[in-house]
Amino acid sequence: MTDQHDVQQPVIQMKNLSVRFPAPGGSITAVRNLSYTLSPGSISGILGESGSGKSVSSRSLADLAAGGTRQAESLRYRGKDLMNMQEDELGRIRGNEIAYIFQNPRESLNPYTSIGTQFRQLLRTSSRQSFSESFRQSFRHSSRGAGRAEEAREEQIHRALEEAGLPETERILQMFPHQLSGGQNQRVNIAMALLLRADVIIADEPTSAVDSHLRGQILSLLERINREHGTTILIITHDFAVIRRLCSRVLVMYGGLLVEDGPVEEIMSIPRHPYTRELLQCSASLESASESADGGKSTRQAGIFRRLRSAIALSIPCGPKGNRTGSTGDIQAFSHSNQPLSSAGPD
Ligand SMILES: Nc1ncnc2c1ncn2[C@@H]1O[C@H](COP(=O)(O)OP(=O)(O)OP(=O)(O)O)[C@@H](O)[C@H]1O
Repeated sequence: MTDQHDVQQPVIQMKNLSVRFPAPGGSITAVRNLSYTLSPGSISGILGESGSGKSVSSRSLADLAAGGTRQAESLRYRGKDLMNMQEDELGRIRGNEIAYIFQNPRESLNPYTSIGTQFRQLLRTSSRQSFSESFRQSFRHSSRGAGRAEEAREEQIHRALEEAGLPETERILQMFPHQLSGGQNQRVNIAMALLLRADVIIADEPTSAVDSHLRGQILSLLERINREHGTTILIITHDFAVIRRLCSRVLVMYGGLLVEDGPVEEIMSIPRHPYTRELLQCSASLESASESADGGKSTRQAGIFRRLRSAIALSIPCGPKGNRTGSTGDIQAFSHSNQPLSSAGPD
């Protein structure tokens, strides 16, 4: 957690990350020259349409983009080089210090094991000096130490579930992932991040599998975790409303490129990239449109993104590279922090 770390040092530093996947006749570049930093205790968002590279770029932090090859000038977690790290050390960081909450929450849970067993395994395999370890140490020298440490671990699990909004802890622990709703599974994932006291939570579309009521609750929960534990949070979404509700900073991606980066308020009031402008206008019209309970919103959103693509194809300024804040291929990129978004052109 942040109290054990250098509070001045960025939590994540990414410089010119590119990710490629093999494709017939060569490869495709899913993420190109992406650069950003996350400061401790911040909530940032990556916004962009489906396929823009949001998930691949954030999974690549812990080398989780299966089948992809990552390249970066620099990729660091609290100063540690994530590009050249041994797999066992990366494995310790992944899921412990950097916790992922996936779009499909069942993706990260074992379908064949009860939730309780998964929590207990998580605590056993966690090598962090987390509060579970502190409990273990406090009971180490007592004759009834082992039993009491066990009790303490169980108590932590129950507390994490309660904190994540699942008060029926006994029942939840006996169930299997398929017996829980999407929202409950999402909360189980959040409880796991809480249990390990993750330093960074990367929440990939954390609300896409839940209804609008639960959506608000999950966003509030993430907000509370950030406030109470100082956890750095990166939210990945295609929904500007989520960004506006939670984040202080937003990175806008389009076609694997970062096109705009800055404080949410500033980007909302002075969007500089045509894609961001269109995105904001569409988001406003989406919100004003009535929403049917069955997810008509996503159909409208898909239509909006189609219109966006046509609008962008017509309106993207393609000036000489020297005039750009950061070169992102033929797309001009804008940083609201006067820092270059990326330093290299297309490959
Ligand atoms: N394993 C893979 N093999 C080949 N291409 C992949 C693979 N995983 C992702 N991609 C490609 O990388 C690109 C970026 O995908 P990514 O999942 O990051 O998009 P996204 O912005 O997160 O979209 P969504 O909101 O739909 O999750 C897409 O074109 C996708 O097809």
